[in-house]
Amino acid sequence: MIAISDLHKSFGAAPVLRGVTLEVPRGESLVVIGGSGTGKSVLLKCILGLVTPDSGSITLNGADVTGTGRAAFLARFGMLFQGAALFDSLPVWQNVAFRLVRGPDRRPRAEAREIALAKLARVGLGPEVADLHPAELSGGMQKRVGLARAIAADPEVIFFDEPTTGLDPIMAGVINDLIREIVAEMGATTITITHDMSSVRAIADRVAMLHAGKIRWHGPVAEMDSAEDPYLRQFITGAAEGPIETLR
Ligand SMILES: Nc1ncnc2c1ncn2[C@@H]1O[C@H](COP(=O)(O)OP(=O)(O)OP(=O)(O)O)[C@@H](O)[C@H]1O
Repeated sequence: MIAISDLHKSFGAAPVLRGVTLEVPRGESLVVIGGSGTGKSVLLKCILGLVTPDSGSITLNGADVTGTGRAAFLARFGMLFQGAALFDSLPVWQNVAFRLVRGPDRRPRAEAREIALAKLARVGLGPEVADLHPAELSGGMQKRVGLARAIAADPEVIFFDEPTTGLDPIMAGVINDLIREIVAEMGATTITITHDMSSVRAIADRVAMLHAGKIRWHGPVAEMDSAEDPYLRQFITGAAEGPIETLR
Protein backbone atom coordinates (compact mmCIF):
# COMPACT_ATOMS: atom_id res chain seq x y z
CA MET A 1 0.00 0.00 0.00
CA ILE A 2 1.13 3.54 -0.77
CA ALA A 3 0.18 6.02 1.95
CA ILE A 4 0.63 9.76 1.54
CA SER A 5 -0.02 11.74 4.67
CA ASP A 6 -0.44 15.49 5.13
CA LEU A 7 1.97 16.36 2.33
CA HIS A 8 2.90 20.04 2.01
CA LYS A 9 5.01 21.71 -0.68
CA SER A 10 5.46 25.37 -1.50
CA PHE A 11 7.68 27.02 -4.09
CA GLY A 12 8.78 30.31 -2.56
CA ALA A 13 5.65 31.93 -1.20
CA ALA A 14 3.35 29.86 -3.42
CA PRO A 15 1.83 26.83 -1.73
CA VAL A 16 1.07 24.00 -4.18
CA LEU A 17 0.31 21.04 -1.89
CA ARG A 18 -1.41 22.07 1.34
CA GLY A 19 -1.93 18.82 3.18
CA VAL A 20 -2.54 15.97 0.72
CA THR A 21 -3.57 12.68 2.31
CA LEU A 22 -4.20 9.62 0.12
CA GLU A 23 -3.99 5.86 0.41
CA VAL A 24 -3.67 3.43 -2.47
CA PRO A 25 -4.20 -0.17 -1.34
CA ARG A 26 -2.05 -2.87 -2.94
CA GLY A 27 -3.29 -3.83 -6.41
CA GLU A 28 -5.52 -0.78 -6.75
CA SER A 29 -5.52 1.81 -9.50
CA LEU A 30 -5.86 5.40 -8.35
CA VAL A 31 -6.32 8.17 -10.89
CA VAL A 32 -5.57 11.73 -9.78
CA ILE A 33 -7.44 14.42 -11.69
CA GLY A 34 -7.40 18.19 -11.38
CA GLY A 35 -6.99 21.32 -13.46
CA SER A 36 -3.75 22.55 -14.95
CA GLY A 37 -1.36 23.78 -12.32
CA THR A 38 -3.12 22.16 -9.37
CA GLY A 39 -0.01 20.19 -8.44
CA LYS A 40 -0.57 16.71 -9.91
CA SER A 41 2.97 16.57 -11.29
CA VAL A 42 4.41 18.01 -8.08
CA LEU A 43 2.63 15.26 -6.12
CA LEU A 44 4.10 12.59 -8.40
CA LYS A 45 7.55 14.18 -8.20
CA CYS A 46 7.36 14.18 -4.41
CA ILE A 47 6.65 10.43 -4.44
CA LEU A 48 9.53 9.87 -6.88
CA GLY A 49 11.93 12.00 -4.85
CA LEU A 50 12.44 14.55 -7.62
CA VAL A 51 10.90 17.22 -5.38
CA THR A 52 11.42 17.30 -1.62
CA PRO A 53 8.20 17.91 0.30
CA ASP A 54 8.25 20.56 3.06
CA SER A 55 6.43 18.21 5.42
CA GLY A 56 4.33 15.06 5.47
CA SER A 57 5.16 11.43 4.81
CA ILE A 58 5.05 8.93 1.96
CA THR A 59 5.29 5.22 2.70
CA LEU A 60 5.20 2.00 0.66
CA ASN A 61 4.02 -0.96 2.76
CA GLY A 62 4.86 1.04 5.86
CA ALA A 63 8.43 1.93 4.81
CA ASP A 64 9.26 5.60 4.32
CA VAL A 65 10.17 6.27 0.68
CA THR A 66 11.46 9.81 1.18
CA GLY A 67 14.64 8.89 3.05
CA THR A 68 16.76 5.78 3.09
CA GLY A 69 13.95 3.67 1.62
CA ARG A 70 14.10 5.50 -1.71
CA ALA A 71 16.44 3.10 -3.56
CA ALA A 72 14.39 0.07 -2.50
CA PHE A 73 11.22 1.83 -3.61
CA LEU A 74 12.61 2.88 -6.99
CA ALA A 75 13.74 -0.70 -7.67
CA ARG A 76 10.12 -1.82 -7.34
CA PHE A 77 8.54 0.78 -9.51
CA GLY A 78 7.97 1.48 -13.21
CA MET A 79 6.78 4.58 -14.98
CA LEU A 80 5.16 5.54 -18.27
CA PHE A 81 6.15 9.13 -18.99
CA GLN A 82 4.05 11.70 -20.78
CA GLY A 83 5.08 11.57 -24.45
CA ALA A 84 6.71 8.16 -23.77
CA ALA A 85 10.15 9.86 -23.29
CA LEU A 86 12.12 7.22 -25.18
CA PHE A 87 15.85 7.51 -25.83
CA ASP A 88 16.11 8.45 -29.51
CA SER A 89 19.59 7.03 -29.96
CA LEU A 90 18.73 3.55 -28.66
CA PRO A 91 16.82 0.87 -30.57
CA VAL A 92 13.43 -0.07 -29.21
CA TRP A 93 14.54 -3.21 -27.40
CA GLN A 94 17.28 -1.33 -25.53
CA ASN A 95 14.75 1.29 -24.50
CA VAL A 96 12.57 -1.46 -23.04
CA ALA A 97 15.53 -3.23 -21.43
CA PHE A 98 17.13 -0.01 -20.17
CA ARG A 99 16.89 -0.87 -16.49
CA LEU A 100 17.45 -4.58 -17.01
CA VAL A 101 21.01 -4.06 -18.23
CA ARG A 102 21.95 -1.54 -15.53
CA GLY A 103 22.24 -1.48 -11.77
CA PRO A 104 22.93 -4.18 -9.21
CA ASP A 105 20.34 -6.62 -10.63
CA ARG A 106 21.51 -6.32 -14.23
CA ARG A 107 21.02 -9.29 -16.54
CA PRO A 108 23.11 -10.54 -19.43
CA ARG A 109 22.34 -8.76 -22.68
CA ALA A 110 20.76 -11.78 -24.40
CA GLU A 111 18.43 -12.39 -21.48
CA ALA A 112 17.49 -8.70 -21.32
CA ARG A 113 16.66 -8.79 -25.03
CA GLU A 114 14.46 -11.86 -24.54
CA ILE A 115 12.56 -10.11 -21.75
CA ALA A 116 12.23 -6.96 -23.88
CA LEU A 117 10.78 -9.00 -26.77
CA ALA A 118 8.29 -10.67 -24.43
CA LYS A 119 7.19 -7.30 -23.01
CA LEU A 120 6.90 -5.84 -26.51
CA ALA A 121 4.71 -8.81 -27.47
CA ARG A 122 2.56 -8.13 -24.40
CA VAL A 123 1.85 -4.61 -25.63
CA GLY A 124 1.08 -5.85 -29.15
CA LEU A 125 4.41 -5.18 -30.89
CA GLY A 126 6.19 -7.92 -32.85
CA PRO A 127 9.94 -8.69 -32.92
CA GLU A 128 10.33 -6.69 -36.16
CA VAL A 129 9.99 -3.52 -34.05
CA ALA A 130 12.82 -4.41 -31.66
CA ASP A 131 15.69 -3.05 -33.75
CA LEU A 132 13.93 0.05 -35.03
CA HIS A 133 14.57 3.46 -33.48
CA PRO A 134 11.79 5.41 -31.72
CA ALA A 135 11.66 8.02 -34.52
CA GLU A 136 10.56 5.28 -36.93
CA LEU A 137 7.43 4.55 -34.87
CA SER A 138 4.01 6.24 -34.71
CA GLY A 139 2.95 8.01 -31.51
CA GLY A 140 0.73 5.07 -30.53
CA MET A 141 3.58 2.59 -31.05
CA GLN A 142 5.93 4.79 -29.01
CA LYS A 143 3.40 4.78 -26.19
CA ARG A 144 3.31 0.98 -26.35
CA VAL A 145 7.12 0.87 -26.15
CA GLY A 146 6.96 3.20 -23.14
CA LEU A 147 4.45 0.85 -21.54
CA ALA A 148 6.68 -2.17 -22.27
CA ARG A 149 9.56 -0.30 -20.61
CA ALA A 150 7.41 0.55 -17.58
CA ILE A 151 6.58 -3.13 -17.00
CA ALA A 152 9.97 -4.57 -18.02
CA ALA A 153 11.18 -5.25 -14.48
CA ASP A 154 7.77 -6.57 -13.28
CA PRO A 155 7.28 -3.63 -10.90
CA GLU A 156 4.99 -3.68 -7.91
CA VAL A 157 4.09 -0.01 -8.37
CA ILE A 158 3.55 1.79 -11.69
CA PHE A 159 2.97 5.50 -12.37
CA PHE A 160 1.29 6.72 -15.52
CA ASP A 161 1.80 10.39 -16.35
CA GLU A 162 -0.86 11.54 -18.85
CA PRO A 163 -0.82 8.18 -20.67
CA THR A 164 -3.04 9.29 -23.57
CA THR A 165 -1.56 12.72 -24.34
CA GLY A 166 -1.07 13.20 -28.06
CA LEU A 167 -3.09 10.16 -29.14
CA ASP A 168 -6.28 10.20 -31.18
CA PRO A 169 -9.39 9.09 -29.24
CA ILE A 170 -9.39 5.58 -30.69
CA MET A 171 -5.71 4.96 -29.95
CA ALA A 172 -6.21 6.51 -26.51
CA GLY A 173 -8.97 3.95 -25.90
CA VAL A 174 -6.71 1.11 -27.03
CA ILE A 175 -3.88 2.26 -24.73
CA ASN A 176 -6.28 2.72 -21.80
CA ASP A 177 -7.61 -0.82 -22.25
CA LEU A 178 -4.09 -2.22 -22.54
CA ILE A 179 -3.03 -0.45 -19.35
CA ARG A 180 -6.08 -1.78 -17.53
CA GLU A 181 -5.47 -5.38 -18.68
CA ILE A 182 -1.76 -5.39 -17.93
CA VAL A 183 -2.13 -3.78 -14.52
CA ALA A 184 -4.83 -6.29 -13.55
CA GLU A 185 -2.76 -9.24 -14.70
CA MET A 186 0.36 -7.99 -12.86
CA GLY A 187 -1.57 -7.08 -9.70
CA ALA A 188 0.38 -3.80 -9.64
CA THR A 189 -0.53 -0.79 -7.53
CA THR A 190 -0.83 2.23 -9.81
CA ILE A 191 -1.18 5.99 -9.70
CA THR A 192 -2.13 7.79 -12.91
CA ILE A 193 -2.36 11.53 -13.41
CA THR A 194 -4.51 12.70 -16.28
CA HIS A 195 -6.93 15.28 -17.64
CA ASP A 196 -8.52 12.68 -19.92
CA MET A 197 -11.86 11.56 -18.52
CA SER A 198 -11.89 8.53 -20.83
CA SER A 199 -8.68 7.36 -19.11
CA VAL A 200 -10.27 7.89 -15.72
CA ARG A 201 -13.25 5.72 -16.61
CA ALA A 202 -11.10 3.03 -18.23
CA ILE A 203 -8.26 2.82 -15.71
CA ALA A 204 -9.47 3.92 -12.27
CA ASP A 205 -10.68 1.86 -9.37
CA ARG A 206 -10.70 5.05 -7.34
CA VAL A 207 -10.46 8.70 -8.28
CA ALA A 208 -8.95 11.59 -6.34
CA MET A 209 -9.48 15.18 -7.39
CA LEU A 210 -6.78 17.66 -6.44
CA HIS A 211 -7.90 21.25 -6.01
CA ALA A 212 -6.38 24.18 -4.11
CA GLY A 213 -3.63 21.98 -2.74
CA LYS A 214 -5.87 19.35 -1.19
CA ILE A 215 -7.86 16.29 -2.17
CA ARG A 216 -11.22 17.83 -2.92
CA TRP A 217 -13.03 14.52 -3.63
CA HIS A 218 -11.96 10.91 -3.35
CA GLY A 219 -14.04 7.86 -4.10
CA PRO A 220 -14.73 4.83 -6.29
CA VAL A 221 -14.99 5.61 -9.99
CA ALA A 222 -18.56 4.23 -9.98
CA GLU A 223 -19.58 7.02 -7.59
CA MET A 224 -17.94 9.83 -9.54
CA ASP A 225 -20.86 10.65 -11.82
CA SER A 226 -23.40 10.83 -9.02
CA ALA A 227 -21.15 12.78 -6.63
CA GLU A 228 -22.52 16.18 -5.72
CA ASP A 229 -19.28 18.06 -5.14
CA PRO A 230 -19.61 21.12 -7.42
CA TYR A 231 -15.86 21.26 -8.17
CA LEU A 232 -15.81 17.61 -9.24
CA ARG A 233 -18.99 18.07 -11.30
CA GLN A 234 -17.52 21.04 -13.11
CA PHE A 235 -14.33 19.15 -13.87
CA ILE A 236 -15.94 15.97 -15.17
CA THR A 237 -18.51 17.82 -17.27
CA GLY A 238 -15.93 20.33 -18.55
CA ALA A 239 -18.26 23.25 -17.80
CA ALA A 240 -16.78 26.73 -18.19
CA GLU A 241 -19.11 28.02 -15.44
CA GLY A 242 -18.66 26.81 -11.87
CA PRO A 243 -16.65 27.27 -8.70
CA ILE A 244 -13.27 26.52 -10.33
CA GLU A 245 -11.64 29.80 -11.35
CA THR A 246 -10.21 29.77 -14.86
CA LEU A 247 -8.39 32.28 -17.00
CA ARG A 248 -10.26 33.18 -20.15
N1 LIG B 1 10.23 23.44 -9.64
C1 LIG B 1 9.27 24.34 -9.51
N2 LIG B 1 9.53 25.61 -9.11
C2 LIG B 1 8.57 26.52 -8.95
N3 LIG B 1 7.26 26.27 -9.15
C3 LIG B 1 6.92 25.04 -9.55
C4 LIG B 1 7.90 24.01 -9.76
N4 LIG B 1 7.25 22.87 -10.13
C5 LIG B 1 5.93 23.19 -10.19
N5 LIG B 1 5.74 24.48 -9.83
C6 LIG B 1 4.44 25.16 -9.75
O1 LIG B 1 3.55 24.30 -9.06
C7 LIG B 1 2.24 24.42 -9.60
C8 LIG B 1 1.70 23.04 -9.93
O2 LIG B 1 2.38 22.52 -11.06
P1 LIG B 1 2.14 21.05 -11.61
O3 LIG B 1 3.06 20.89 -12.78
O4 LIG B 1 2.23 20.07 -10.53
O5 LIG B 1 0.63 21.13 -12.11
P2 LIG B 1 -0.23 20.01 -12.82
O6 LIG B 1 -1.45 19.84 -12.00
O7 LIG B 1 0.59 18.80 -13.07
O8 LIG B 1 -0.57 20.75 -14.18
P3 LIG B 1 -0.75 20.20 -15.67
O9 LIG B 1 -2.00 19.39 -15.63
O10 LIG B 1 -0.92 21.46 -16.46
O11 LIG B 1 0.47 19.41 -16.01
C9 LIG B 1 2.33 25.35 -10.79
O12 LIG B 1 1.89 26.63 -10.37
C10 LIG B 1 3.81 25.37 -11.11
O13 LIG B 1 4.17 26.60 -11.63
